[in-house]
Amino acid sequence: MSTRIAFLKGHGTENDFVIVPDPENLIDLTPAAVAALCDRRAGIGGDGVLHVVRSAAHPEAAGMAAEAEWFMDYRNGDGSIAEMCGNGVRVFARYLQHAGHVTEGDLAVATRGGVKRVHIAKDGDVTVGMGTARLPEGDVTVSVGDRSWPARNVNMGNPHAVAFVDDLSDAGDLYAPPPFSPAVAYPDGVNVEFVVDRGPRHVAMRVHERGSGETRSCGTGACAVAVATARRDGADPAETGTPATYTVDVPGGTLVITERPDGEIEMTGPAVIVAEGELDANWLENAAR
Ligand SMILES: N[C@@H](CCC[C@H](N)C(=O)O)C(=O)O
Repeated sequence: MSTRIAFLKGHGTENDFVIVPDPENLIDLTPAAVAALCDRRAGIGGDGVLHVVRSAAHPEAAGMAAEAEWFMDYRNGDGSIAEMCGNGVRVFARYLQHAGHVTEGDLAVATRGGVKRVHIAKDGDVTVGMGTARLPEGDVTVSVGDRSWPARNVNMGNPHAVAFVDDLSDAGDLYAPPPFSPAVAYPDGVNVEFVVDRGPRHVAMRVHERGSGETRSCGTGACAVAVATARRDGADPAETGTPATYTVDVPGGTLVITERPDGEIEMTGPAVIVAEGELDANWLENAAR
């Protein structure tokens, strides 16, 4: 009889993940295995995988083990590795609570983007300290079909191009990554957000994620959008000394983003575990090749 491997399924504003608990880092999650898990027809289905490993057991996280017991080894749906996943951290924290590793309140999670501080609130929402945004200078353009828009280059640990459009349908079907220029702006590819205004400090977005396609939410993307919108509105908390809070609607729900005068960005939203089960280890092993 084949061995079984535990998995869970969770989402944050419908950015959905296959969660693979593997405290001692024993599972060889090749890019092919990740892509098979995320396949919505032949696998479990998800925008990405949250591989849950003790920091001390992972070579990329051992240096953070004193600060954060658990490492979020995040992978995009195509098997590629990304520096950071904002919704992923919130769902990761919800999993740790669900599994009894932590209780509500404050915790630290190790990620490739450094240690992130998370707060699991009594009301169920999860807040993550996302660090600061970098806004590299230089013009960027993104295109869909024969239309192009200027975009703001925002780095949240991972790269984003934020384009303000008249209507979210301008982004079309987003089956393919929107082309961008200049090529040097994003040597490793980019996540592209299309944004419209909804009201004062309230916007809505769609996103095409590098390595996952169009998703129903992107946490780092929502933070990039909040910062790009604040700068467009002339709001820079570092200059005004006042925090700027933006509500960002995504197709899968709503995220609330606050940028503080010290540049730190906090994101709050729901994080849900929806199922748990077992995988056939032989299936995963075959998929991994
Ligand atoms: N959905 C994530 C972002 C995941 C990584 C991204 N696709 C990339 O390659 O940078 C989020 O919630 O931030």
